[in-house]
Amino acid sequence: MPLRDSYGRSINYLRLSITDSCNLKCLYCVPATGCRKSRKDNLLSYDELLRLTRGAVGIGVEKVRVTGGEPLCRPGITPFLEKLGQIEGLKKLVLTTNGILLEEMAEGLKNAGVSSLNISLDSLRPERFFSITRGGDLRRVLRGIDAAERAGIRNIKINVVMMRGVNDDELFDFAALTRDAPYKIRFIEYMPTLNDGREQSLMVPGEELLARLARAFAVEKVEKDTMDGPAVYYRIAGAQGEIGLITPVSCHFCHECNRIRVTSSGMLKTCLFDNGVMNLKPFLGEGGDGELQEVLRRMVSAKPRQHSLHDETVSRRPIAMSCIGG
Ligand SMILES: Nc1nc2c(ncn2[C@@H]2O[C@H](COP(=O)(O)OP(=O)(O)OP(=O)(O)O)[C@@H](O)[C@H]2O)c(=O)[nH]1
Ligand SMILES: C[S@@+](CC[C@H](N)C(=O)[O-])C[C@H]1O[C@@H](n2cnc3c(N)ncnc32)[C@H](O)[C@@H]1O
Ligand code: SF4
Ligand code: SF4
Repeated sequence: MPLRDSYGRSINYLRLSITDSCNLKCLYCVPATGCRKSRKDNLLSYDELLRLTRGAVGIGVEKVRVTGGEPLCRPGITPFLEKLGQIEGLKKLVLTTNGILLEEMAEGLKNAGVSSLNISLDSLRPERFFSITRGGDLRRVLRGIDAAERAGIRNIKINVVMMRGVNDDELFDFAALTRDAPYKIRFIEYMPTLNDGREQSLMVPGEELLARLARAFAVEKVEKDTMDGPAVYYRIAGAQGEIGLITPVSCHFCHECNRIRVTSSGMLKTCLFDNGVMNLKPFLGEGGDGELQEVLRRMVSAKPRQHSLHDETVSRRPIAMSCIGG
């Protein structure tokens, strides 16, 4: 029986953050001062993460995205993914990464059963990449993408947070990558998660990006799968790859939301912008799945209809996406 919320949305997608640590400090994700990390003993153990996923799959989750912080930084991730991939009923196991450690880890990930990777890459220019990530080396990410392809990971999506005056002049350079390679390049609207007042100037609406692309190329819309995330896909005529637009700010995709999140310390979030609705850690002991599944069902049925980003009467605390997993 599908897991449904009170608005009739089917919840089949779990985003599992396995760490809140990261080897980069992207300027849209974490404050310049960095953020407080959970104590190691506060992280869900791999056994707890497996129990959680088994329970969720047992009541209707079909897709799990492992994220972070930077998931590849957590020691032991490859054998963990292998076990995760063997959970009966789980149809899709996918990963979001910044790609810094991919060169050395791609083959292991492929062998562990990861068939698809979402890789964050906000600039194709080394100095700019360095400054957006506060210290990252673009060459490592590019070598990581090559290694993933060589390892046989076919479905590679590149996430680009588009920021006006920062990297939006690279729109065509990114789009051009789809011509000769089967990448999906996804442009994401900058979300005001840090609450630092910069969103008005930095956010580039997806609609504007599409209009700019359509002036330069013939673009056509592409159908998507029911387990997909919120991107809407387009293809430049004759191109191998696709261009995706993820528009969390300008255009609500909440009416088709299919996901829940669990932070690395076990907090269940039924919306990216809620403060966490339940600590699941107490339900992840050795016993059966019954209690956990009951809690998940109850919390999902109370999932909010949409985020409150456009409601100025709602005050929001700044959140570092690295603590949630995006
Ligand atoms: N507001 C909002 N933004 C989301 C949500 N899911 C994903 N995003 C945005 O999309 C970005 C990319 O997400 P990914 O981790 O690549 O996952 P996805 O888009 O669900 O990926 P696919 O499964 O490949 O379709 C996130 O970092 C967010 O910026 C969501 O539920 N709400
Ligand atoms: C939090 S990261 C975690 C996984 C991994 N470290 C990475 O960067 O891919 C997941 C996604 O969140 C996105 N993200 C973080 N902060 C964001 C913001 N303020 N607005 C839009 N997307 C954001 C990143 O671009 C990335 O694609
Ligand atoms: S977006 Fe990913 S790589 Fe960048 S700081 Fe956040 S967690 Fe780290
Ligand atoms: S903002 Fe909340 S309700 Fe809307 S798509 Fe994201 S998680 Fe779902």
